[in-house]
Amino acid sequence: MNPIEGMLREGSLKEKTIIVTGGGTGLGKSMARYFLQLGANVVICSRKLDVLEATAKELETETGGKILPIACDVRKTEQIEGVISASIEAFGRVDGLVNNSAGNFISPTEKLSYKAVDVVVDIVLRGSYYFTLALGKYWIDHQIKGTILNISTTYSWTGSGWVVPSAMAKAGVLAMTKSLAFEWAPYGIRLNAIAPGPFPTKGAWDRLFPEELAKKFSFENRIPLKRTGEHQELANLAAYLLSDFSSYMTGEVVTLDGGEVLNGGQFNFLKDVTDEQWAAIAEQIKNTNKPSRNGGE
Ligand SMILES: CCCCCCCCC/C=C/C(=O)SCCNC(=O)CCNC(=O)[C@H](O)C(C)(C)COP(=O)(O)OP(=O)(O)OC[C@H]1O[C@@H](n2cnc3c(N)ncnc32)[C@H](O)[C@@H]1OP(=O)(O)O
Ligand SMILES: NC(=O)C1=CN([C@@H]2O[C@H](COP(=O)(O)OP(=O)(O)OC[C@H]3O[C@@H](n4cnc5c(N)ncnc54)[C@H](OP(=O)(O)O)[C@@H]3O)[C@@H](O)[C@H]2O)C=CC1
Repeated sequence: MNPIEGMLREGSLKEKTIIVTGGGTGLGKSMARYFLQLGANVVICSRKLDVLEATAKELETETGGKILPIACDVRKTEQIEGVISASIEAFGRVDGLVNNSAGNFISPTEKLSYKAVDVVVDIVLRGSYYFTLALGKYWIDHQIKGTILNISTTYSWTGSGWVVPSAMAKAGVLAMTKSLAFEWAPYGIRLNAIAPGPFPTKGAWDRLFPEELAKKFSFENRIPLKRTGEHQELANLAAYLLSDFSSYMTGEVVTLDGGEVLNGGQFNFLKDVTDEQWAAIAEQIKNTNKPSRNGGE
């Protein structure tokens, strides 16, 4: 396959300021890079300021664009409001938001503590509706026709075992996307979503496809197009949905998954994992969480 190139013409996001939550790593970073290449000012925010600052420096050098890294836990409304005011102070206004931050890991649901469910639902659902509400109020007050892109998943509508907190939360985000697309359309505010299939990132692979599992399942076999996604493919779609080229589209969720959803609930293939394998998998994932809490990528 030829390398995937940027799809939109130069300057397609010029004069727009876009906030990308979780923009320091993975798909958020790839989207931020492309928005900068298209002329947008970009604000990236998440919990780890050191990771954000390193990404900002790298992308600024690479693209010559303007990028602002800000620490923010999306579960904290005062921190979200802080990101919005700092963005306005730096760039004059905010035009777009990508709700991309997430927490997730595979586990039998009956093994989860209440806190383990809360932590995922709070980052994904609470984080997305807090940011959306804060920015929506600002846009309505200032008569700005803002655009929101929510990063969802295909199991938002198929459901999936073994990632139940994530499925519940992402389904809520999808319901918000469609509901507010209708309610806020009179203000010119648009909301759309992307449901990505597997796109290799360290964050997802460590927690959803740890080595213990990779030994047992070849999951490329589940994907009709027999490959994982390229980050530029997702960045192209995201840039289109935030740009004025998509100005007649709202309330839509676009699947980008090589046909994987046609196989049904994304993690239902885990029904064959044994109790012993689950114990080893949990150990591996928890070891991932420790360094990431202390500032690793
Ligand atoms: C490949 C195919 C892809 C194919 C792709 C398929 C599509 C997938 C769609 C979605 C993909 C994604 O979202 S990928 C995004 C992945 N990225 C991330 O998750 C990044 C951020 N994640 C994190 O920081 C951590 O993973 C997370 C646990 C969510 C939050 O970390 P915290 O430090 O805040 O929390 P912790 O204190 O570590 O843990 C909170 C509680 O959760 C419990 N907990 C943590 N890990 C656990 C585990 N494995 N099994 C049971 N319980 C666990 C702990 O014991 C705690 O409960 P107590 O013991 O009661 O205290
Ligand atoms: N990769 C894939 O195959 C798929 C990914 N997705 C979705 O794509 C998006 C990006 O995932 P991906 O790039 O793979 O994984 P990453 O782990 O790289 O991205 C998740 C981001 O969320 C941030 N985050 C976590 N908790 C919080 C919090 N409390 N407040 C603010 N930010 C937080 C993390 O930064 P920090 O730790 O600094 O807070 C991190 O940058 C997610 O919404 C995910 O659900 C959907 C389907 C498939």
